[in-house]
Amino acid sequence: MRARDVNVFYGEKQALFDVDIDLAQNKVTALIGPSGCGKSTFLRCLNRMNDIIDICRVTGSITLDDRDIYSRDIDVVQLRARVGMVFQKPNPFPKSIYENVAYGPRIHGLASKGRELDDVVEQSLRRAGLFDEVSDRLQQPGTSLSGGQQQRLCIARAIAISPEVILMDEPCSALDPIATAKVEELIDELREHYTIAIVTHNMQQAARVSQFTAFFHLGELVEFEATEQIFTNPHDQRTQDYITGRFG
Ligand SMILES: Nc1ncnc2c1ncn2[C@@H]1O[C@H](COP(=O)(O)OP(=O)(O)OP(=O)(O)O)[C@@H](O)[C@H]1O
Repeated sequence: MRARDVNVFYGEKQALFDVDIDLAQNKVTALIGPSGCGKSTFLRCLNRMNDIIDICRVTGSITLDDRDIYSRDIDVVQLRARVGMVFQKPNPFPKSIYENVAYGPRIHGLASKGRELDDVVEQSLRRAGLFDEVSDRLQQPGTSLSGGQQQRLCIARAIAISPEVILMDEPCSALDPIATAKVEELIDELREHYTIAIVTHNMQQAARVSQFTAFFHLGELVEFEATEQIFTNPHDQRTQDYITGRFG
């Protein structure tokens, strides 16, 4: 995915200024920066989640496989299937574990019923590292799982509709350290199949899971580099100050 000259406004207020980022295929890109710098705003531009905020306006270009995702002929439902999202707080549907994963493939016509659907559900749960923990209780409510399991269920739900890109907005911030470690491990495995962008407040997490890091400050993309470079030898003083904990 490629973003060029992206500006975002909430009413009169500009939240992002001329952002250029390429999300490298099968890599994890971390979006970091102090609170309010525009990380989530940028993430939400990538699958047009900002469309649902009335006062929000996006300019510039964002392309997926060279097609502008803001062009008139783009079907937003299809776009969000190709660019899936996992939120900060695990948000399973109030349905069974099975149904949480089966719902997407069914409405998108990827698998309708029976064995075919069972296979998609199993494979998605396996990829999300959850199958072995839930295989004997697929008909129990998704909400009966622990927080970490619920987040992996939400990841399985995103995977089930075969996205190309997965956006994650602070996916571990509601989880304990053990559940966080599991999700981080999972993110590393998932990049074999998907391109991933993750917003995180946790710099150690960015360093652990990502190959590229974008540092935002006051709506500006200050620095976008290989993660190792950002954390060992940043070019910009603001990046240096942030990663050494001087602000943020
Ligand atoms: N729905 C909205 N309406 C108006 N302003 C908004 C809205 N969402 C975000 N903003 C503003 O846009 C700016 C960027 O916010 P955003 O949530 O993208 O930052 P962030 O870096 O993700 O912050 P945090 O780390 O605290 O989640 C902030 O000034 C915020 O107040």
